[in-house]
Amino acid sequence: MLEVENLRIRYPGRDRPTVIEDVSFAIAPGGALGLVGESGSGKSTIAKAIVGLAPVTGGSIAVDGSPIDHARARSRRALHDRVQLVFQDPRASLNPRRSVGDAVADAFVGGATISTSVERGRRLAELLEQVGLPASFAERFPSELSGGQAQRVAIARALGRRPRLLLLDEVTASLDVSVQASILNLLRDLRDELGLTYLVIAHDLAIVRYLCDHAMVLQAGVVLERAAVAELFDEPRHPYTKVLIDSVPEMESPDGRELALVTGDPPDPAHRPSGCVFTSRCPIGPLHRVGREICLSDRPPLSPQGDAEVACHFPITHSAGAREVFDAPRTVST
Ligand SMILES: Nc1ncnc2c1ncn2[C@@H]1O[C@H](COP(=O)(O)OP(=O)(O)OP(=O)(O)O)[C@@H](O)[C@H]1O
Repeated sequence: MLEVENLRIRYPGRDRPTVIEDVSFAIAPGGALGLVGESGSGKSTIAKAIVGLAPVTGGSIAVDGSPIDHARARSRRALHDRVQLVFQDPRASLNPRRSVGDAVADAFVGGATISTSVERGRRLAELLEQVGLPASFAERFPSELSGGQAQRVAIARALGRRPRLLLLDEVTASLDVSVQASILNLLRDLRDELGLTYLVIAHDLAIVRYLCDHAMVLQAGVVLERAAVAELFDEPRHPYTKVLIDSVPEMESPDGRELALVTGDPPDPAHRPSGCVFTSRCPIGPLHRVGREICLSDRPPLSPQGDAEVACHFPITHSAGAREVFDAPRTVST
């Protein structure tokens, strides 16, 4: 459904760094890929580039087998019929003066199958029902909606043109925890019912674990690991993935050990090191082990490791011996 190859992104402006460096991934139809990584790692930039809101300076994006060229109107139209982006703040995407009904209908009128007001009303009711809202909500205005209801309306809008791929950027981050669960359930049901494909951006790894079948770990615009979700969470191979997972308080560490936090800042994309981007904070790299200077000098390529792919010169192999390696002094942990 989505194929991204060797994507490179640099925002316009003098001396701006390359924020996404050679990122490739694909999502099969009906699949769900989670993008994880700290703030600034480039997750939102990738989603924005897919819909033409961030400049693609290298590489290619194809949706449903068709290469996307944002400069061509026909390509843009085809893209908007197939791909929709849902943001964190649903109210920001709703005009306070437009009713819910008008806001949702705006998203689909003009589409090929809607020509009469009866069809408009029918489709509107169908969309509201799909997101779990009564038809009477069409009369409401954004100020009369709770955060969760507003996000349901934003999702209904996104579904208006029957897209096949949704880009979900922190869609529950602004909601109360109890409401988050209901939105996640809704998204999972919609994926099953409508056969949707998801690209999910979430700080909260539990969300990725719940919604996605695969996950990709980014740091400073570089992919460090990519694997099936169960594999990534149970047997992280990149030390950064391992530290990220251990730093989630509500998520049990795979081996039940004490939780660690990743401290210090990721590298600024303007000063990305020539070696591994995680070296300065790595608990198993050259700061702790002699003979690992290659981490400083050579960027490890993303390479197959079992069923996963990992960009690390010394990946965790999940044999007993390798676990001991990771248990080396952990000065980056608190
Ligand atoms: N419009 C922009 N113009 C210039 N630089 C930008 C712009 N948007 C993002 N950046 C830069 O691109 C890099 C990646 O940012 P991005 O927002 O994609 O990261 P992220 O992983 O989604 O972070 P967060 O989780 O905080 O949203 C950062 O260095 C950021 O400063």
